[in-house]
Amino acid sequence: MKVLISDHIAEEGKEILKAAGLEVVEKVGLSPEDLKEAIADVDAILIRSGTKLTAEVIAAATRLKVIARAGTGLDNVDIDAANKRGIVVMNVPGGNTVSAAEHTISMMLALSRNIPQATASMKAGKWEKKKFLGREVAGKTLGIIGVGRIGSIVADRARGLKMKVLAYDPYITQETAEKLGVELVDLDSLLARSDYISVHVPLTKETKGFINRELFAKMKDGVMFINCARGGIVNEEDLYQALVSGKVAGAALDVFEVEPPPKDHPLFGLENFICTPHLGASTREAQKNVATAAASQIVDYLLHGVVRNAVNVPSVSADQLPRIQPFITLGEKIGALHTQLADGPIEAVSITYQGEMADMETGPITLAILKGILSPVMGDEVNYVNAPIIARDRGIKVTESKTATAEDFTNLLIVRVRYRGGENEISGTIFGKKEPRIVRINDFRLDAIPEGHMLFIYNEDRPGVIGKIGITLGEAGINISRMHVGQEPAQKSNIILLTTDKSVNGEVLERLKKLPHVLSARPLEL
Ligand SMILES: NC(=O)c1ccc[n+]([C@@H]2O[C@H](COP(=O)([O-])OP(=O)(O)OC[C@H]3O[C@@H](n4cnc5c(N)ncnc54)[C@H](O)[C@@H]3O)[C@@H](O)[C@H]2O)c1
Ligand SMILES: O=C(O)[C@H](O)COP(=O)(O)O
Repeated sequence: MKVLISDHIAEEGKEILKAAGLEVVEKVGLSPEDLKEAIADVDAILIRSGTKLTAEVIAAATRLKVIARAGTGLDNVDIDAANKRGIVVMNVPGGNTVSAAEHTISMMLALSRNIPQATASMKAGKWEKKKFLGREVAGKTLGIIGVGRIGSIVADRARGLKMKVLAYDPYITQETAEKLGVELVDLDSLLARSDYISVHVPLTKETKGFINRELFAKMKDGVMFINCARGGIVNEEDLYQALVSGKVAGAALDVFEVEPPPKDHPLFGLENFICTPHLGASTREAQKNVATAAASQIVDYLLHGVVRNAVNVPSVSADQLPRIQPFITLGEKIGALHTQLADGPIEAVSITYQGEMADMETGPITLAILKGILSPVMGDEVNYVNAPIIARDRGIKVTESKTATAEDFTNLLIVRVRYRGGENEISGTIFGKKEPRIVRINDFRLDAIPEGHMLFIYNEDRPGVIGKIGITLGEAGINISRMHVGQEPAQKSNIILLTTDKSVNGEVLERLKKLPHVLSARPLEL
């Protein structure tokens, strides 16, 4: 399998890919057209913020399975387009957090003490000691907008610098704020009370253009402003006006609406503006962290099907995976069984997790059931990422429930499917630690291993039927490796589930259907 690396990635990451036997193609700085060509025949792409994976680029990828971002922000990836194509999108949250937070603090101190301006002045042969009068941060108030991973570390480091820290983040609790030693306030209070304001929210539809003229007007006169999160969160034209008017005494940006920004960007003409070319994560340590993590995630997914840090499919933590993997397999088999037993298009799927399963991360199991349901019809086009989207688009209603008790089993997965014209319910369990078993199909109790070529027969409960079925298959050179018989005494009927060494169809199937007391015979592939 082939991995395209389209941004600068630390060597340690490349080594992991190569050691796993993957072919690595490195092409940095591609134009959109060249990127479309390069992505066409790769199985994975490893990127940073420099690669724009638009819907058009993603459409050009014929066998792409995973997009891995060696870093945090995914605003350069069209995740909806990836979802539709069934491509897993992963990032490495946390791998560059300390570096980004330290960069923010560096920007705040550099702004306060005019370090970039003083450096430029000295290099120009001047000694302007009087001009570069700075200010202390100790005792000042820092307002942090967005107190997630990076915002929290910025808060911690700022407190170490003896600053008072205010925080605005509608998604964190008072308890979290107290643990961080910050005062949780509303946005207007933060704007009015802060001497420094630093933004640490992601770029989303909601935060695009968030910091604008209206918000600058509410800030304290002479505030200093820092953005090491994402360009586009701040309206650069409004920032320019606020710097020119003196409302904002100084601003530091690590990120820009367009990267790289135009050489004649108006902000570059201002003395009280400092900047870096998106360097927040550019440290030796952070790059090693994100490159090795992203590369390992690619290897785990491509070679072992393990999904970690995906934003568009439920991930399974490494410690949970061995426990839930057998249920993922069971769920997919039950799903596939349902589609092959249904006599019309599937309209609704109701999943019940009983017993020990109720405590598990069941998200991936639900995906596996949907994938199993859709695969017999759609083949390889469906995977864990696009299965829920395809199900929704086909109008399949999915409901889930959990109960702690599980009838006669320690765990039981019950999947009820309504199709146009009827309903089926199939239950399965895991025996021992990893043996999937189908234990009920509608009212029939059985104990069947769901794998390989199978044959599902309804017959009247009369002597000799099983023998005739065996003879018919034997005459056709088909070997039966397993047989499970379930009974419904009230209706005097049986179901027989056979595992055979070859698939049963054509003439042999027709002969089976015509045997006395056989009501129906249907081949299944699991
Ligand atoms: N400059 C760099 O090189 C660099 C490096 C790493 C990350 N980043 C950027 O920093 C961003 C934050 O990273 P993180 O790891 O801290 O993310 P995170 O998800 O841990 O934290 C983001 C926080 O923002 C909050 N938030 C979201 N919308 C908000 C809103 N409208 N108002 C207030 N708060 C809001 C969330 O509740 C969350 O607590 C990333 O999305 C990325 O774009 C930049
Ligand atoms: O979101 C991130 O992780 C940072 O912005 C880092 O981006 P980079 O990997 O392009 O430096």
